[in-house]
Amino acid sequence: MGGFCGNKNILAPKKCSGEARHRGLTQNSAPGPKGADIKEFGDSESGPPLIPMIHAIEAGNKPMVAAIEGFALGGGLELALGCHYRIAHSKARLGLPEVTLGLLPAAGGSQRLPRLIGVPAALDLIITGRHVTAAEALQLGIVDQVTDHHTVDAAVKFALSVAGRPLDARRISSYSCPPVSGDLDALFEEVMRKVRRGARGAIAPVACVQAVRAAATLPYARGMERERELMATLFTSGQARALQYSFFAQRAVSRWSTPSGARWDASAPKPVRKVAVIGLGTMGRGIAVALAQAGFPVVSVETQEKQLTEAKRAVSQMLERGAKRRGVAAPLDKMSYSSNIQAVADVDLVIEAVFEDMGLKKKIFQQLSAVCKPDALLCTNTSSLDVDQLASQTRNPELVVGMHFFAPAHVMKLLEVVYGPRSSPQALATAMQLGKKMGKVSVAVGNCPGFVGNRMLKAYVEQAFFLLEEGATPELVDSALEEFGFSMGFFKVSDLSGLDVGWKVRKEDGLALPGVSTGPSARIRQGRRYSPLGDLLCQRGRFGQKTGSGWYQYGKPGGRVATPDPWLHSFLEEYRAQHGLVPRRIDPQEVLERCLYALINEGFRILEDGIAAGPEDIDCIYVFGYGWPHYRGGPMFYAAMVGLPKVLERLEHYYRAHPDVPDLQPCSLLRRLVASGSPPVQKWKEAIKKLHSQL
Ligand SMILES: CCC/C=C/C(=O)SCCNC(=O)CCNC(=O)[C@H](O)C(C)(C)COP(=O)([O-])OP(=O)([O-])OC[C@H]1O[C@@H](n2cnc3c(N)ncnc32)[C@H](O)[C@@H]1OP(=O)([O-])[O-]
Repeated sequence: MGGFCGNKNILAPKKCSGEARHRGLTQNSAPGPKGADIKEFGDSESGPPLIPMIHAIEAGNKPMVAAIEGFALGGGLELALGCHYRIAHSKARLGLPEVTLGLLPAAGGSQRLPRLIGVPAALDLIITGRHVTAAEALQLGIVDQVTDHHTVDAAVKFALSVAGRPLDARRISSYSCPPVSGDLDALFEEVMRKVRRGARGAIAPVACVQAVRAAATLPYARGMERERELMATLFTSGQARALQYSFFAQRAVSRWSTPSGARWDASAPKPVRKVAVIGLGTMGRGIAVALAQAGFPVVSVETQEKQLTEAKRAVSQMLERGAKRRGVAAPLDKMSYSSNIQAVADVDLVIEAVFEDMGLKKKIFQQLSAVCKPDALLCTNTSSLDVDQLASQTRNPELVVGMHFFAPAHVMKLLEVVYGPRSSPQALATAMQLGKKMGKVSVAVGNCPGFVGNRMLKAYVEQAFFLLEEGATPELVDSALEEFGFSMGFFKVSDLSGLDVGWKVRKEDGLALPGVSTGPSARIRQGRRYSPLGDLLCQRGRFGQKTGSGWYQYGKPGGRVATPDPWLHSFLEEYRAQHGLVPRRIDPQEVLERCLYALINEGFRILEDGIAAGPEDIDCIYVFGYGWPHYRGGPMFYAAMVGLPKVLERLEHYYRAHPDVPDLQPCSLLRRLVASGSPPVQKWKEAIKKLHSQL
């Protein structure tokens, strides 16, 4: 973005002393077009103090025209709002994304934007942080003109054309907010209610509403004071640090590397022009939709005719709904269907998404290997099965990788790309790039049972069951997790996805055994503590929402509203009595420590094993695939915020109390990091490398 005044003087930011600045609160440094340098938020900043500069621009007697090309985000847009006119190139993007970094637009953005475009439109932009196109900015009244030509030339021409006109009516800080239809207080109360509900503990969206309310109800100078006070609280909050960490973590995971030395910058992806999806159950349908929406021609294969007919209808509906939401044409022409696997003969990449059964998947990989082009990439959407075993069914095992999507696959942002010991760097690079084109946060992970996400989840789920045995209720566990920031606690999620899913896996793993409901062996499997509670509910046909009851009751099969179930409470009492378990009072803190620290401990094991390249990979997986509250950064960042010595001490404490639960035994990487002074999370990768080289 460039700024121009009537006599063509270009704004040249000057350096100012560090003391003159106030850590980005009253006098922020000069922003670039993408806004402030996010890296500088934690360090010393450079550049001139922003707020006085914007005030000086606005108060100036020469018309100042902002020429906006590329991005005008955050401080960049705030600077433009201080100008008297704004001209944008048609390809420009504008926005106040501070909320996504745990902040608010504190260089006057929260005060000027509502004065310029009205309270409802400003609330929408500031609370969501979304970027708008130049066309939308023009429609909203943020810019005065959009050009397809040279923006700077257009701005200079414009500045000359308005030179000499009075500027009083162009100084946004002197405006009052345009009146809203209806009662202003009622509007803010309604917005605040919605924002608090959606924010689930995030403080920045709430502060954004408060700042806009100040713009609507206070004179500009007092509004600016309020903006500064609110920003001061946000700026030093752990939430802002977590969200800023997450911004860089998302970008770091695209620079993948593997323990064998393969790297993102040394592995060129293969071109992918046409893709196939095998199996049109829930996952296959979502994957096909996501591919078509990303512009890929998709051949979908489903051998069961009835399922194929249903899937065709469902996929078309999903594509049409998505297109309506985005205001584009539904890409129905990208889809073709077949009940014959021969239809995939000419595709460049296949994603197998059939039922989670190793025998069936092996058969399909044998068929694919025979039918597909020899250089086609064969991918599996398995959530935990051994990718290498599937690779061994094919002619070219180096072309096999996992692409583990999360349900619903066209909505969820996460993709785990699983490389086996034989996957080639090119295969990995191709799957990572495809994920990116599909708008996913793709994370490369090694091959082990459950990969990263589900492997860690196992430790968390186990603790939730044990807590019930020891005296907790599903309501107590869920409310502690929801208070932490998850949208749903474990037991509600389990009811939603179906208890039978985990039951099937436990049966396959030899854990859920029929007829072992009493006696000492009932709660020990494979030499460690085991809770059969989930199996017992499944044996009674309580699969969750779909059967009308699970850990909660739902009134009828398919019901959605969870209510506590007295039957379940008596069942738990009987179960404890039967097994000689004396219930005790469990507080929410113990729920969090047991569930989250067990999960984090497994995260450290995963880092130790080299299954994830760094803490950023694990954190992105949890934030984008498992509902970990974004403003808490992810489990590994959270562990660093809590303090590694504290996490270690609590795990030691719980392991002493439960020596039959190996997940609670602190892993050696955690001990070593604590022993080496608990380096910040950004330094763990180096520390891990050093530890590995010492072993
Ligand atoms: C001053 C007063 C207070 C003001 C506050 C604000 O302005 S708050 C508002 C603050 N501003 C924002 O919130 C905007 C944040 N930025 C974005 O949303 C996107 O970058 C984009 C939409 C501008 C471009 O998307 P794209 O897909 O084309 O590109 P990409 O995303 O891959 O980025 C390319 C490289 O640039 C890096 N980098 C980018 N921005 C920043 C930054 N601000 N800082 C530092 N670095 C930044 C990024 O890490 C990456 O580096 P890598 O990994 O290659 O080493």
